[in-house]
Amino acid sequence: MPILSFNDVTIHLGGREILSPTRFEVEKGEFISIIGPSGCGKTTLLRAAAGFVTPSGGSVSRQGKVITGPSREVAFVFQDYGRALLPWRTVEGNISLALEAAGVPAGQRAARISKVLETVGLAAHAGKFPTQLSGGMQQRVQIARCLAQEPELLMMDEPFGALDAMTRESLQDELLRLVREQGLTVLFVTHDLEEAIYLGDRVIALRSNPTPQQPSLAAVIDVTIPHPRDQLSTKEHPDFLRPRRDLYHYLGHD
Ligand SMILES: Nc1ncnc2c1ncn2[C@@H]1O[C@H](COP(=O)(O)OP(=O)(O)OP(=O)(O)O)[C@@H](O)[C@H]1O
Repeated sequence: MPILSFNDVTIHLGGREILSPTRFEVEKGEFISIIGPSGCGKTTLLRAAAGFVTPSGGSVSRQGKVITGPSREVAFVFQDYGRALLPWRTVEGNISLALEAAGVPAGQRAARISKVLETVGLAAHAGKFPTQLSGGMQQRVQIARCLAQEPELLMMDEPFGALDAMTRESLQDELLRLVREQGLTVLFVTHDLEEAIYLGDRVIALRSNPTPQQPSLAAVIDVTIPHPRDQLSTKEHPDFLRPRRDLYHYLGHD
C-alpha cells in the first residue's frame, strides 16, 4: 500500500483553483522532489499532504486512510530555520520540543536527542543556542528535530534555499545519506532543477494557472541515476542530463 496517495486532489484558495485534479502515489522509502514556478502551489501541495489544507475535491490518504488533519507522523522542515528554531532554547532544547510534544518520558529524551545529534554531526554543539551556529548547522538542527519525531513522512519546503552553494551541496549529500540509512520517505520542494534531480527518485513538475488542457501536474519523471550519488559524476551522468533537459522544457523554458 502506498504511504501517501493524492486521489484527484483539487485545491481552491482565495476563490482561485491553485491545484487542478492531481493524482499520484508515494511508496515508502521514496524521495519525491516537487518543482515548479513561484506560486504554482508547491507549498500548498505539501500542506495538503500534511493535513494542514483540506482539498476542495478528491482526497489525500496516508497508508490508505483519508487524512482529515495534521498528524505527528508527518514532520516539516522549513526554509526559514531562523524562525523554525526557538532562539531561547539550546540545540538539545529545540530537539526536545518534538519529544515533549510526542509525550516521550523525560528519562528517555536525553538518549534520543544524543542519537539524532550524532546522526547529523552536531553532537559537540548540543548546548549551543541557534544564533551561535551557522545557517547550515541550524538547518541540521531542524532536520534532527524531525528525525527525533520518527515520522512516517518528512516534508521539506525549500530547506536549502537560503544557504550558500557549498553548504547547500554538503547538506544535499548529508540528506541523501540520512535518507538511505534511515529509509526515510521524503517530499522535497525546491526551485532548483538540479537539486530536484540530484536528490529525487522521482520529480513532480507543477505548472501555474492550470486549465483542463494544461493541468497542475505537468510531468512526473523517474530519476534512475544509481546511488550513492556524488556532486561531480552524478551531474555528468546521462540519466541526470536527460531529465534535466526534459524538465527544463516542461517548466516552460522553450
Ligand atoms: N491561504 C491562502 N489564501 C489565498 N491564497 C493563497 C493562500 N495560500 C497560498 N495562496 C496562493 O496560492 C498560490 C500557491 O501558493 P504556494 O505557496 O503553494 O506556491 P509555491 O509554488 O510554493 O510558491 P513559491 O515557490 O513562491 O514558494 C499562490 O498564488 C498564493 O498566493
